[in-house]
Amino acid sequence: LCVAVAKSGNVDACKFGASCRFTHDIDAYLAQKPADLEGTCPFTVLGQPCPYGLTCRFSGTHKDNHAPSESHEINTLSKDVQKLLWKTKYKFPRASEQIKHLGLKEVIKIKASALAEDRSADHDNPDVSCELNGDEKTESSCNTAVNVEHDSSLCEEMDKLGGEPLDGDSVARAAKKSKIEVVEINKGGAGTHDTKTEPEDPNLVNGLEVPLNIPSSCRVDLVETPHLRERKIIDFREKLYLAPLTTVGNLPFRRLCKTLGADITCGEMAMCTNLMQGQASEWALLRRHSSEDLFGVQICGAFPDTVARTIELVDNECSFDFVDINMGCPIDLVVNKGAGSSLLNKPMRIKSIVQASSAVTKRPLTVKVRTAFFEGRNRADSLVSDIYDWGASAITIHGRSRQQRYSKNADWDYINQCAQKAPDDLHVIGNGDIFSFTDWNRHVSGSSKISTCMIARGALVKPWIFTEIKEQRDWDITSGERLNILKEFTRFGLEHWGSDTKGVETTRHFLLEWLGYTCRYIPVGLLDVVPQQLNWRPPSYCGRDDLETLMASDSAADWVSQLPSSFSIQLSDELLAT
Ligand SMILES: Cc1cc2nc3c(=O)[nH]c(=O)nc-3n(C[C@H](O)[C@H](O)[C@H](O)COP(=O)(O)O)c2cc1C
Repeated sequence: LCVAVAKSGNVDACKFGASCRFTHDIDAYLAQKPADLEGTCPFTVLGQPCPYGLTCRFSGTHKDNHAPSESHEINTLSKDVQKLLWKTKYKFPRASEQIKHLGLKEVIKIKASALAEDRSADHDNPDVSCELNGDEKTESSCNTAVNVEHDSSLCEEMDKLGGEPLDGDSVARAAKKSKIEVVEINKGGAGTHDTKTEPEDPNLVNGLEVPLNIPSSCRVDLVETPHLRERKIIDFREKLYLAPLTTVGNLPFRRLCKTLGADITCGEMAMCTNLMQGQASEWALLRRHSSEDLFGVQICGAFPDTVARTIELVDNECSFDFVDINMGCPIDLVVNKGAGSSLLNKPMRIKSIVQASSAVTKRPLTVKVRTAFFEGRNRADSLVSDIYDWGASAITIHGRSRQQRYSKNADWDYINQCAQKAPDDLHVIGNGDIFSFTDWNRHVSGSSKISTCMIARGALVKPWIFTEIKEQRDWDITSGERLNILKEFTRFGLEHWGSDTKGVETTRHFLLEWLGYTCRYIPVGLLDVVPQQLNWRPPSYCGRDDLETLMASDSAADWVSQLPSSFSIQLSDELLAT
């Protein structure tokens, strides 16, 4: 059904009239539409008109007399900006000047899409000439930046990473699916993407008005790095930080964690090259809900200019409180292209990236690393003393190496050693295996040098960990209370992904992804030893009621069976099979 007709219920609402590609036949549409799902439309609950109108799977609960709706989500990519990016006409004056200032060379995109459906992402492209400047020449390999399409491959890799090392096959599968884009070092030195020389309106950047959040000083003094004291400061100390989590750390999940006590949230990792191409799916990762009052965006890239340009872009177009560069991502698809944790082998590249990036924004820049790339060759300690001078406000250290993935416990002794070496003004954020308020107390309250901890899988398995830390207790949560949390997620999901058939399916999909973590929770009341540890894998057990038993199952069929009568999420066999 045509969206305009669906939304208004009026067959004349579509401005394309008879040339519209979608049907305007409301009766025919309703005749084949499945019955409404049980429950109330999430927009009706909010007292708003439902944007999905007749296509909403809860349309029977719509009311006519709603106040105009107002979206609580921001950071959408405007069509104008997307067009500029598609045409590579978007300008990056601050990044370009800074790259020039640092004596680095710019990487310019060459024809992308024609390349490589059949080319494995795991091999460098021999056709690409790489000319490296002083810093980079010492590196053993010539890296090309990769355009990892966000949709499935990266998410799949990340999902599998949720505790388990990846096997070669899975990487190859994912690599095959992703498109590769190759970049070439620009031999001509610095310059902007746009080669046009026509005179420009000084009040317009990229043909658009200069956003208010860009200080006017940026227009005149492009190369001057804002002194760290001039930056907005974020006090990370003792704030509960929900880690960036690809796929599962989606906006509805982060919203849920906010209701349960999280202070800081961060978007899912977005690849620089995809953002720079204006890929809508990648930009969706930058969305922010109004409840996310201390919010960071996380990006990942291999080269100083790619990262600096991306930061200039998101700085211009998005609302966020800090930007985090992921230098700890372990997945092959990212590492093989010189980004993520492979940067840990290239300290001079880290320096260039941080220096170039921090100069293009006045918002705090943070960096997330692992202890090292290779097991036994820790590197993070050598970064902490310098990274503040290069322009970072905080460093998050995940206490494992890339090689180690999730095997063995996070090395908190080493995280503490790093924190000891950090200058006073650098916030050190520890990360790894926090699963109870006692873990938190031991690592945060027990150290004057660690500002806070980031919580990842702990929040996925029991998002009420934030409440536990704030209230300093082990919460023996009932199955009914847990079900209410799932219901809340579902409501947020339908609001975010939509209450029409597609939105319901997407909500179901992400709910199932998440239930793959929640089933690992062992109720406090059943434990002989409290608290539970993240790496415990208990044998099958019976809960204190049927719902608790179903929630503990590792079978998706059991997760589903707990749901239909309670809140109408009936999963199709097809989805279950996936
Ligand atoms: C499913 C999943 C997705 C992740 N996605 C990201 C990501 O997008 N960016 C990032 O920096 N780290 C990501 N991580 C790593 C976590 O942020 C965190 O560093 C790691 O899980 C260790 O913390 P934990 O022991 O509390 O889980 C991800 C981890 C998992 C399990």
